[in-house]
Amino acid sequence: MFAGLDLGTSGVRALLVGDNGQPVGVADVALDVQHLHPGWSEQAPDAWTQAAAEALAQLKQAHPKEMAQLRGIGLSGQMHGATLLDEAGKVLRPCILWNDTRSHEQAARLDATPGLREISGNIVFPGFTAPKLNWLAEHEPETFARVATVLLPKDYIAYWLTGVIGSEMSDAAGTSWLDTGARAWSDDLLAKTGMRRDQMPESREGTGVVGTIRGDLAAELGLPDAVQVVAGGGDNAAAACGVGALAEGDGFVSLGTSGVLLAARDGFAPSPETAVHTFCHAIPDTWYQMGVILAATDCLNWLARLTGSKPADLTAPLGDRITAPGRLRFLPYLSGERTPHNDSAVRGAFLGLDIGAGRDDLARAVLEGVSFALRDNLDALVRTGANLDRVLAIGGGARSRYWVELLATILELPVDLPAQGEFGAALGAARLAICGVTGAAPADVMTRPAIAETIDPRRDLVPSYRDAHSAFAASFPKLKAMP
Ligand SMILES: Nc1ncnc2c1ncn2[C@@H]1O[C@H](COP(=O)(O)OP(=O)(O)O)[C@@H](O)[C@H]1O
Ligand SMILES: O=C(CO)[C@@H](O)[C@H](O)COP(=O)(O)O
Repeated sequence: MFAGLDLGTSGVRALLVGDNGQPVGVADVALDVQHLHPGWSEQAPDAWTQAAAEALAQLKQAHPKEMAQLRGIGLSGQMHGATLLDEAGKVLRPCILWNDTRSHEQAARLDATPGLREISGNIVFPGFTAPKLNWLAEHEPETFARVATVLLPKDYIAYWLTGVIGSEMSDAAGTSWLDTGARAWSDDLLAKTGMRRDQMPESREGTGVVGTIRGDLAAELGLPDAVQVVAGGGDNAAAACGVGALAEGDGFVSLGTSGVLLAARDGFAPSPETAVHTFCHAIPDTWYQMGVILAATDCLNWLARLTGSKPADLTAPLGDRITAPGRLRFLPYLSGERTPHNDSAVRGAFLGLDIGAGRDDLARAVLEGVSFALRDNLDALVRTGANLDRVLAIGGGARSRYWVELLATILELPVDLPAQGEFGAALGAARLAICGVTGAAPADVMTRPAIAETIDPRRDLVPSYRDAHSAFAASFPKLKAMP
């Protein structure tokens, strides 16, 4: 038995699988995000470990016999968050998350530093880890002076589980401190960003074993004391392992808090000018590229909060089949944007509101706006040379068939709904644990999932959605011009 623990932004998921990788049980525990100021986004690492403990406890309660045979836990998590430890291994402050844009000035400065993009293969986006440390040095110098180790969110879970400080390549690639092609911390990048090598955890491949579970924690959680913890991957790399996206031409679209369009690549071929991310995959000698939008289901959650409803209450009334685009336009830049705009200052908007606009019209415009932004990501990915002729849909938003048909029509690609798509990153983490503990080859374990349904673009509606996308794209410069 193996488990995958995925530390998402909206919650922790624990997935139990058999030695054959087949899901046995799942537990979800929700997490909150604190937004103390506009553009800020934080979570307390203690909330993560409490949620992880609760998720494992739920699995144990539902599957006691299977959990008694647990051999390994693999990890997956939201990327880029700066989780800061002092000399004694204590957390110094709440984690500054991936969608926090407070360090936009520091990011712009670093991004303009000669050589930085070339070594890391990426733009230094404000959500990445390095500029956050520069912000800390300027705004919280006493805390900065005490930073002994910088961990990524899921690496903090590994530290909690094992007491061992470590990271792995797929997450490390999102820090701006990694030589992404060489898969090693870069002394040059660390020097350029004012950090030291000793502040970086040892970084292994995603199938590497971090350590064995702490005896006291195993006793507290009622788990076998031989459970090994495997490094795992950043959530998108882990999700790629979960859906078998390992080779050129394989890709997925993820509708989570963020929206992601990912393509596995055979080699390291960065293209930072497109604002596409190029990161190490969670398996050795492999890379991937992705476009990232900062708010996908986050936009839906925002509307749900405003209207006193739940995301599913907003998507259900739209039904399963799309019609021609609505007249309302939504620009989904609630947290600024990464791909393709690299603009942390831009903000979202509804355009075309009239007195008759109701909740369903707003919800529909939100789904359309997020999908148009993902179309912009597809166009950027294609400019890097990635070639996708179909994609899998994963993440919580893919529960809405309407949204997936909308995406298929706007991306003009068939979209496959995997039978167990909602397990994406957690399944990938469990698969990385299987490889790490048993030595099995990733390609044998990380197979493509069974497809529950393929949703084709609605050819009859493609022209009208192309027009609506043009109107959406034409609105961006107007938004930028707003004070
Ligand atoms: N029926 C639904 N229709 C659309 N979105 C949904 C539905 N059910 C859940 N969601 C969205 O899925 C999100 C969770 O997706 P997930 O991929 O787990 O995100 P993350 O990894 O960022 O935590 C929820 O925040 C919610 O907005
Ligand atoms: O910043 C990125 C990737 O670069 C995000 O994809 C985060 O990794 C958070 O993911 P979700 O919580 O939306 O899964």
